[in-house]
Amino acid sequence: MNIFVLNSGSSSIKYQLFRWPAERPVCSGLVERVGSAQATITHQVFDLQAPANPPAETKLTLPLADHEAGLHEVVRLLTAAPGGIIADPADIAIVGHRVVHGGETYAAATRITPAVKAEIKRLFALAPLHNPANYVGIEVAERVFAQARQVAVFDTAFHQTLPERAFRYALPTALYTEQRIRKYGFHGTSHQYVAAQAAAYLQKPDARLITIHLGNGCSMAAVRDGQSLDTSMGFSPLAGLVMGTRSGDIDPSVLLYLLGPLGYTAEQVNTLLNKESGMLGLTGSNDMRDIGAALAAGDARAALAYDLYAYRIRQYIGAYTAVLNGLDAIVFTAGVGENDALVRSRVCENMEFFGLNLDEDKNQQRLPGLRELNRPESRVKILVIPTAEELEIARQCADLLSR
Ligand SMILES: Nc1ncnc2c1ncn2[C@@H]1O[C@H](COP(=O)(O)OP(=O)(O)O)[C@@H](O)[C@H]1O
Ligand SMILES: CC(=O)OP(=O)(O)O
Ligand SMILES: [Mg+2]
Repeated sequence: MNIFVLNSGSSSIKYQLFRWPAERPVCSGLVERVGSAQATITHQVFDLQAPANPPAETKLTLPLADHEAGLHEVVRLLTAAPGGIIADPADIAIVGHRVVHGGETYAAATRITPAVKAEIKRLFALAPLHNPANYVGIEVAERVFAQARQVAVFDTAFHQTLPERAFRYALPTALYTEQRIRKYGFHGTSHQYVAAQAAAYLQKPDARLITIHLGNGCSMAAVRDGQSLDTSMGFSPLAGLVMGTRSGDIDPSVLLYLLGPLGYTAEQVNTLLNKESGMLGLTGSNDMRDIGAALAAGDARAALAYDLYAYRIRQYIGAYTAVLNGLDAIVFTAGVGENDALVRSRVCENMEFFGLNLDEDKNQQRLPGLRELNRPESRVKILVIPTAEELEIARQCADLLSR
């Protein structure tokens, strides 16, 4: 059986095709700059006979008007000979969709029905960068893979175990009971996956873990017994850490000041906080590779941005060690967490009190897979675990449909 996993972002589409039940990734790809005349598709096909071989890569630059055009191009790549890996779109049995916001309705993977789609749509305002793109991905996949079963796996689902003291805001009760204003938390599929990997590695199912997902969006979770107890994103994916283009935590009075005396519209504030802030606002770039290069060249804005980015993470490590009443390991994951040694180094600096003792030589090594970066005497393990959101989504889809 083939499971196709789709992660549609605002301007990108990530996808992966798995042979099941072998859990074999057959191909994966990334469509970038959807909506432009210079969109790119990077399509990789893995060598199933010799998985250690590098994948065969196809790179295309082409105009792609929208997500539908992008997906049609992906299907063409999947079916094109030679190297075509399915004969027909009907060879896909399940399409698993990453959906960022599932509100309080979904605590697990869910078969997509018209009612589920309506709920995803209702939540557009709460995840404006993500849910609209996820929705388009579903609509297109329903047309392109008409025979497949469509399943949604929500970023919010894993955090539905948060206790009420962690998910409620100190606002009048009716705003929760009637408007469902609360902390939801995101990146759940990633936190769940790396936490399970870490617990298995430590051989400690009840491990107390802080998982640190640093991609474009960034979030942390306090996990014990495989359950999320708290997380840094909130009502929307805007809260918590400093991110690529999002501010993270901010005093809400700043918004009032922008809206009042400074004359911003609500839409302008939304754009400012979601798309123009974070590392982009501090440095002019949201890509850590550029910011790292600027820092190496002596750029003061880049130095401050790194400082602020790591400082916020350290604050949350302190907070979540208290939530967990102890700590077995911290786990770095996603694009920045897996690749940026300087970020990891800054995060672990001056954290002896919390039991973190980083081995800088191990930190600088670029190796694949799960890695332990602490010195032997470190009370707390420092792990890098590559996230595998697509694999986790495929597993949850297969699990749901086998029941
Ligand atoms: N080698 C690297 N060094 C530092 N940062 C990196 C490296 N590779 C990728 N990144 C960072 O990872 C980010 C993307 O992470 P990713 O987890 O793919 O994010 P998302 O899924 O949110 O798009 C990029 O913005 C880039 O800053
Ligand atoms: C929820 C979220 O922020 O996702 P991403 O990091 O993919 O933008
Ligand atoms: Mg991501």
